[in-house]
Amino acid sequence: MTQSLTIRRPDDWHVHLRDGEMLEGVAEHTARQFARAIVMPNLSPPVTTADAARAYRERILAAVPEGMAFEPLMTCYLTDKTDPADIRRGFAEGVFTAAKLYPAGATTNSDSGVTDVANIRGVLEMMAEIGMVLCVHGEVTSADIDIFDREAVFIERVLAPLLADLPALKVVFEHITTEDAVRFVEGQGDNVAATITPQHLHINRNAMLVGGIRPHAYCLPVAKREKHRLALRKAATSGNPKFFLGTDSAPHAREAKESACGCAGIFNAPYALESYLAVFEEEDALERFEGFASLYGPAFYGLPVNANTITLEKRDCAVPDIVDAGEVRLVPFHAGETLGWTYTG
Ligand SMILES: NC(=O)N[C@@H](CC(=O)O)C(=O)O
Ligand SMILES: [Zn+2]
Ligand SMILES: [Zn+2]
Repeated sequence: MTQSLTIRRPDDWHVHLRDGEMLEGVAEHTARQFARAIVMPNLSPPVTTADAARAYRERILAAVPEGMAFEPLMTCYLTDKTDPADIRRGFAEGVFTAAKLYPAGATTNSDSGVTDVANIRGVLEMMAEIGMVLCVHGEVTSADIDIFDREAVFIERVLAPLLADLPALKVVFEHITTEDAVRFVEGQGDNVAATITPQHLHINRNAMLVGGIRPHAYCLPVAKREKHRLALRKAATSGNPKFFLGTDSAPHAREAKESACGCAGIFNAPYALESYLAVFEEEDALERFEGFASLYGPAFYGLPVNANTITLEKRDCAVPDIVDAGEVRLVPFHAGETLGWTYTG
């Protein structure tokens, strides 16, 4: 029986680090487990320019505890008015690693997002030309589309036509939640990949709704039926390099989640690797964990893999009920549970 697992240091290809006091509190959790992370730009106001991204990167680095090596990879929040020249320059200068498409109104702080991809056609064309990755929150927002169908309809109405129009565009279909998304990504060329969160590998929609309404299991895209969870587990553990790690750790204060209109987002950063590894063990795929966590993401982004390694040991890891981020109290994913592996650094 395997007692420990040593792999190249992983990266997180989708995380929310927030700003201010929350940033001060959560940065260490991501920096402890990951060498690099694609940092989401959905602050309020959003990070829409290279100058704003540079300043945000400095605030992140200042929030990482002394002695922890961590490289934030910045993203540009696309709006209907994004200036292609600013992104091109930001990418050339190494400020932006990727740009992020939030359909307006789809999720937390997406009000300034894109109302129609036709409005950013010029930006996307330029990105295809320079090989810059587009990260996509893939849900339509029309009121007539059921929330459980919003990802599948996005593929049909937005993503498939977009890739037919710009076949060279590099796209990460983020935090996928459906079998439809798995099939779609499998059927595309090497320029299309997907990230998968720990929560969508662990829970289906029952976790949110059975035996009481559970706001800490609520994130967007919302967890779907069991058959979708099973398709995601298969994809993540398959060894297909199109699927890689992106936690979508999205902290919201406990009161903001436990509310009549609770925020979407699951804070999974403190035990992200333990959470993913539980799935790989259950799927009898421990030997494929390194590819998913540490190799396929860098390969897709055209970045080197990390030189050093980390180790997880097979021993109990008790997840606390609460994680404090300064004055802000956060309920972590798996709160109160015991996971079977422990990250030892
Ligand atoms: N995933 C979430 O439920 N929430 C994210 C936004 C996002 O990634 O869609 C957040 O910023 O809170
Ligand atoms: Zn999202
Ligand atoms: Zn996210």
